[in-house]
Amino acid sequence: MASIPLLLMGCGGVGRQLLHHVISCRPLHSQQGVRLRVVGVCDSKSMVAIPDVLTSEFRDDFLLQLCEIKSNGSSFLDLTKTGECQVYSGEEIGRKVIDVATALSSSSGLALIDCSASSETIGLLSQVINLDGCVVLANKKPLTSPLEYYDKLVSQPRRLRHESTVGAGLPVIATINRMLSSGDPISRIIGSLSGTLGYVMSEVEGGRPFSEVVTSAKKLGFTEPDPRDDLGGMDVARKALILARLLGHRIELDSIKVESLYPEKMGPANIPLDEFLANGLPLLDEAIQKRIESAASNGNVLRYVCLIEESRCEVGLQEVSKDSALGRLQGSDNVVEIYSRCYSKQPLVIQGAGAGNDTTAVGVLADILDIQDMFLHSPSAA
Ligand SMILES: NC(=O)C1=CN([C@@H]2O[C@H](COP(=O)(O)OP(=O)(O)OC[C@H]3O[C@@H](n4cnc5c(N)ncnc54)[C@H](OP(=O)(O)O)[C@@H]3O)[C@@H](O)[C@H]2O)C=CC1
Ligand SMILES: N[C@@H](CC=O)C(=O)O
Repeated sequence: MASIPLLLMGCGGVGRQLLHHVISCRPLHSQQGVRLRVVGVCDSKSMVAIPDVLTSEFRDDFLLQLCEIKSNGSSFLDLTKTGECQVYSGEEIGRKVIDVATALSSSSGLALIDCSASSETIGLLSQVINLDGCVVLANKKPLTSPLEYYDKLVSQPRRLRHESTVGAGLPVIATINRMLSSGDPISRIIGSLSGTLGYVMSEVEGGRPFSEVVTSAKKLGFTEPDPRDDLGGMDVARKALILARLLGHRIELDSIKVESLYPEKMGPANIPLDEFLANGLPLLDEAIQKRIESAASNGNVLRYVCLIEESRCEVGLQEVSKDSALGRLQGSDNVVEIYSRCYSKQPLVIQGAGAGNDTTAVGVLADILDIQDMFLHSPSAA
């Protein structure tokens, strides 16, 4: 029996869906000889942890209560200190995560699950790996930090999984790792890697205004917490960087050519998110509509394309034929075409839903199960 102590960072759309999956898969996991023990959950301001991380875990009804608190827009700080949990805030959070990882390092080790969208978690993630723990990421930012930090994070590959950082639940990272480790060098990756932008392009083609579609994409859980990350191309650029680095390209985020769908004056440094959504987005409707109509007049469609090839790594809008793999995409689907020695004329193609809380959380859960061998010798697993 493998018993995996989980500490979840980020209890938003993906994090909550993950907790629901962990609970609903209990019978299945028990048949598979795995027990997922949630010992802590944190959001941006607070953390709840079980008093004795070595032997106990949160009850499922308490986990559901945590999900409800976050769905209602409240904070864990509102929880009174009960015997069930300890509540931490501010700088105490980082210290507590390390305390938990240290306490578990002499037994099973901790699995730290990053479902935040923060660039500030990288230090904790690396420390947990150094304490013989494992890390599972939906968050792309740690892997797109400067190479100096990235190298530390990926230094023990068996302790790191991040399938959901590219293509949500699609097996993109696993496929690339299998190809590379079996000596099939990859020469080119081209694809549509944004569920949000795929959905936006196909819905605007169908006649809906851009601003309305972006608002729907946010409600459907496709966008980043700030949809400007998607519309500005940075979310796709992060995915491109994660893939390029897997291929061995020693590049930084700012070396990727990125096309933004909104002007700098509407950026996070200049206007708050609420104002962008209410007043900025509608100002973009006409320009996007015109570009889509212009592509249609050539018999084409617009897709936000990611290309990685030799020293090239770029992301931006392209007119593509309606009949191509990219042009046929609908809704939030992603498609990734991988060219290698074995797939030189016809690429290996991976396609399917590329965004959404459910598919992303399933990808994270699959990663957690994939590291179960690291937890087999847990004394508490007897
Ligand atoms: N949605 C999707 O389709 C996909 C998402 N992802 C990635 O999954 C991650 C989560 O996305 P999503 O759930 O939609 O985002 P949400 O905005 O819904 O949730 C983010 C959560 O992270 C918390 N958080 C923020 N900063 C920190 C921090 N420093 N430490 C701990 N928690 C923190 C937030 O806290 P608070 O509640 O206090 O704000 C919130 O609970 C993102 O990185 C995203 O890129 C990856 C693939 C697909
Ligand atoms: N915001 C992202 C979510 C997955 O990474 C997207 O739209 O693809």
